[in-house]
Amino acid sequence: MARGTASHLLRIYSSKHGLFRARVLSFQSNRCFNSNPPNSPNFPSPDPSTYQVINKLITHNPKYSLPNFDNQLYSTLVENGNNFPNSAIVELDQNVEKIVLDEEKTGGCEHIGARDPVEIYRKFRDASRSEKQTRGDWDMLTEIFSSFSKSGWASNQALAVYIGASFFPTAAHKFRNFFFKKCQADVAKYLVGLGPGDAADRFLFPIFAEFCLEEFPDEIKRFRGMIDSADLTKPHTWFPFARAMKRKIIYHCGPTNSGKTYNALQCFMEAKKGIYCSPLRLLAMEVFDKVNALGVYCSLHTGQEKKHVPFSHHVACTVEMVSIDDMFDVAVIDEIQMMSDRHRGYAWTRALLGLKADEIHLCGDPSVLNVVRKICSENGDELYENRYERFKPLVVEAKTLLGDLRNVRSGDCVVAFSRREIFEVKLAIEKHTNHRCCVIYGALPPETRRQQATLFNDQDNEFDVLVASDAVGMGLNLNIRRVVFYNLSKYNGDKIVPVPASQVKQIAGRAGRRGSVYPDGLATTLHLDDLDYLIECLKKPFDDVQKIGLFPFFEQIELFAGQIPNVTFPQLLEKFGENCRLDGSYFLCQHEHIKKVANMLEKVQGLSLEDRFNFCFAPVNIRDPKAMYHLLKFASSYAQNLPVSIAMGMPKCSARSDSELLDLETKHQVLSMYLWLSYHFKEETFPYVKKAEAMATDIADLLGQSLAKACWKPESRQQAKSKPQEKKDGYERPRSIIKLCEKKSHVKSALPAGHLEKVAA
Ligand SMILES: Nc1ncnc2c1ncn2[C@@H]1O[C@H](COP(=O)(O)OP(=O)(O)OP(=O)(O)O)[C@@H](O)[C@H]1O
Ligand SMILES: [Mg+2]
Repeated sequence: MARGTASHLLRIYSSKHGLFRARVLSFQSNRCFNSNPPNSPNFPSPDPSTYQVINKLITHNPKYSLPNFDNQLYSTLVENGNNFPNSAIVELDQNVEKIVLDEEKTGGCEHIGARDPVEIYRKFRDASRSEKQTRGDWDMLTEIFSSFSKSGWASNQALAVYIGASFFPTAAHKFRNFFFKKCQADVAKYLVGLGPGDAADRFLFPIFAEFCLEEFPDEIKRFRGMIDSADLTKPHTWFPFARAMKRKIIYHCGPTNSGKTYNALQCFMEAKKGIYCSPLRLLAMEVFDKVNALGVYCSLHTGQEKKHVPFSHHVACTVEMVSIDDMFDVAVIDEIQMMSDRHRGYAWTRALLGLKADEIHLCGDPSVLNVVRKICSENGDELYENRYERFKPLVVEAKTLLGDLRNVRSGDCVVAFSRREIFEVKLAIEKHTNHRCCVIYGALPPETRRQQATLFNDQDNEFDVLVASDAVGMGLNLNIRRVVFYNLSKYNGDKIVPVPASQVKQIAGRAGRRGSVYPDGLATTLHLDDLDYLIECLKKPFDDVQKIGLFPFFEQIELFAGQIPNVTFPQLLEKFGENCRLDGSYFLCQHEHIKKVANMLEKVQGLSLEDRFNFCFAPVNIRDPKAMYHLLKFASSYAQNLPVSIAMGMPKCSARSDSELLDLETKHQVLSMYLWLSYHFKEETFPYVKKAEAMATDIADLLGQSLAKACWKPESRQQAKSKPQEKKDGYERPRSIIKLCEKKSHVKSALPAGHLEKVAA
């Protein structure tokens, strides 16, 4: 059934005779709209129950029969009318009865309710002035219109005739003035009988709709244009070429460390022309090195670097950089479950929908399998599912570290979820044991993370413990014997929350990798308090994801901008978010960081809409004022068409304190941002690429050297953060919030103390 049926229903409502028909349709369109989330003008795709209920109604009760019913609509009713639950009929009957009771209250003017609203409207319109009313009736009418203008139901219904929520109060006010100026006595009496509330709103609405169609054609056209331009429904149709291909999709489905990526890469290397899409620069670099080492020429393409290998027909890229213009024999999309990531999910969705490859290998856990099945059937792609099991079992060590980091052993990876904690743990371990620690966390450049991973993997040195953040969850091949969770809560940008089970599984699964020297993978916690939550997470089946991420292309934003001139770019993004329409399997990716950058760049004059859009995707830590300042400077120079320079001093030696280390991290991020911009904008405006690359390499080296000797107390970028209390013997971690927010009784019985339990992660 075509879109806009709700509006179609309203038109029927307002143009045909008959109380029951009108009420039934009103009731039904109301059902449709109320099923939408609040504040969302996602117009309902036609709800088959709309038709089913009317059809049931017709067959069950001849008094509701609709003899002159629209033919096309009627045939749809008949097609869909068989499986409608009786409860809805009862509900509908009750609704109609209530209307009949309301009619009785109207004191002899019930025929007004049965009149064609179009006819009522026209009579009002053509009247020269208002007919006389009593003072009491005027007061009551004033109340009725005040209630109508505040009615959420009416405001929602108005969307169907493209009266937006922001314009509705104005339209309702003008309608009130019109009504009072031209008021007809019988209609007024009928309304006064109904009183303010639902019945009056439902009576007034079709007259209001008719009024709006005549009075506000421009507003309606504008709002309709805006809604149509923010249409993100049916994203698979955005890639007609990929859709026209008969693609073979192979889903390598299984837990961590089960050989999914390995097998997909075998097919990639055997192909004549292949692309590997990675979730991280680090992993793209690793595949690039590995594949070239095996004699398959492969280029590298990430946001920050393009390494072209002569004669190569293969490319390893980050998923955001995937080319949907080129044709490939084989494509690999790694960590496909990231489609549901609330920030970056759109990149995986785009890769899957848009890649022009005969064969696409998806590697990931089973959480998005159902969504992938749906996409394949919509697209006409052939789907094959390959199941995997872990090479080595993952075992939970129930003893834990008993709250004491002195129980750390060689081959342990202690996982903490903030930079500050990572350095606290490193400091404590190195102070109280003979172990030396490597560190890996998100703010480190990929090169440094790799250098630290190599140092840890290498058996012939003293660095035998790894302290890492969740950045360790993906991509690196590490010789980890045991993953120890320092805690199981983390800051999510807003507040401290338990680490999601899927992430706990992913991180714990790093232990006992195939090829490592350890027979099993072990996972445990520092504190006994957290053990139950760890077990619960590992036991939990994978989520069945219902929705995956989507974000508009620039062209879609541009189209939308054409509909609402004179708004700033941040306002434009805000309005797009409010007005875009999405199918049930998709969500709009969160773009708070994009809005933050957009707000900052508002002061920069002379950037085109496209420039603003692109600048907003630059990799910048929005919580780091220094990095934000540099981005602002880069954008200002770019806007003035000046060569963008890197005004930054180069440190001479490795860091001697945490603030110097933080400075190195920021400097590397700024250089990385410069390189990213140089690949996304006119190259000639960024003439210092070579210099930036050299500086970035030097800083990554300095970072590696700094980490090797780091033995200072960590500082926080935001001084406001409270620090944990020091204990006499060195450290005390913050109390586990898992313990605080979990009702644990149901998991307590899951594992007797001292028991080693095998679980799949
Ligand atoms: N058939 C194989 N022969 C030799 N090594 C293998 C084989 N399969 C996998 N490996 C090795 O086992 C390790 C884990 O494999 P892989 O990275 O493919 O797992 P995965 O399922 O993709 O894990 P994750 O979900 O953590 O990415 C890798 O070091 C990989 O090289
Ligand atoms: Mg993998």
